Amino acid sequence: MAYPDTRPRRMRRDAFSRRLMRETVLTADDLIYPVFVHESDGRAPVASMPGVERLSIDELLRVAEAASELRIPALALFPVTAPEAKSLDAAAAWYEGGLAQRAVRALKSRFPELGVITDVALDPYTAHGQDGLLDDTGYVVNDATVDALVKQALSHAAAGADVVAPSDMMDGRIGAIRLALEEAGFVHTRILAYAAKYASAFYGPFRDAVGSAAALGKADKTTYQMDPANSDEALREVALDLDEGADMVMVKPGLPYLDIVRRVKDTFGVPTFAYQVSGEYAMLKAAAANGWLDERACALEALLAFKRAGADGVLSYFALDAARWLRAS
Ligand SMILES: NCc1[nH]cc(CCC(=O)O)c1CC(=O)O
Ligand SMILES: [Mg+2]
Repeated sequence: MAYPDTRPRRMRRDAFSRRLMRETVLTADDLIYPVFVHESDGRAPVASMPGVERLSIDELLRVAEAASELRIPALALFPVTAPEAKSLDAAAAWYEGGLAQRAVRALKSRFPELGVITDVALDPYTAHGQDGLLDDTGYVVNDATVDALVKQALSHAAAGADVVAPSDMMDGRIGAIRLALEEAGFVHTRILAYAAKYASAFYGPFRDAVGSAAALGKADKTTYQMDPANSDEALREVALDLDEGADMVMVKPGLPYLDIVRRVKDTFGVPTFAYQVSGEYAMLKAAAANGWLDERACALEALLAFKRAGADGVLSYFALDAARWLRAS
């Protein structure tokens, strides 16, 4: 009879030794909860994201209270713009009395300790659903878009946002935003750069939630978001954003891109985040609704995998549930 030379199963035999050698821990500290805010009263469900609702500012405050109570460090705000407020120049993006700006003020006055992260990108505000301004050929122009993003980021900082998170993938916007923040005296405003954001089909349900899918139609974002085939390019993008003044970087989407998270963390060793995007959430929810997957076990496993891959935190629509599940376990 031949025996194994080594027996790795020995350490897996009992719960105590499994616990002792566990390398990665997921806690509520690792979670950022993305929330959709609308101008209407009350809550409205998002059909392709079961369990996710668009919230009025009053309802947002209720959710913020629950998140604080669960010790979730921060919310990421995504406003839903009414079609009539959208325009070619996206001017509603930096309006002082805009929905995002009002939501930030309401959150910071009620829950000063809860981090508030704002989305800096024009897609909720453009009539065509692109993240930038178009020239007459329909190309998303870079530098004029950056000028608009700077105004938007300043309006968020003025409203009290703790973190501005440019998700647009224009070149040079981190440097321009950092300079403008410094010049305006917002020296504490952190920048979370969506540094390696891919042109992904997994954003579909999000575009339904914010209403940019209809505006976008058949168009895509491949002239600014990255090709899912690329990995070295992600490192170049992250290097640029760090050089321009980002405090934190993000990889997006999440689970199909954990190789990128690992390379970014190993290469730069900076605060690195990943976004478990709407399509990843929808897949798990749909399978669970069919009784094909155990929602809680699979969601917690996926979130743990982000941490194992090197992420310091995860933006997840499961954040509230996950924090509750972690508390109960
Ligand atoms: N600036 C747009 C933006 N910000 C966050 C998401 C997607 C998030 C998700 O799918 O959960 C998108 C979609 C897009 O790029 O079209
Ligand atoms: Mg870039």
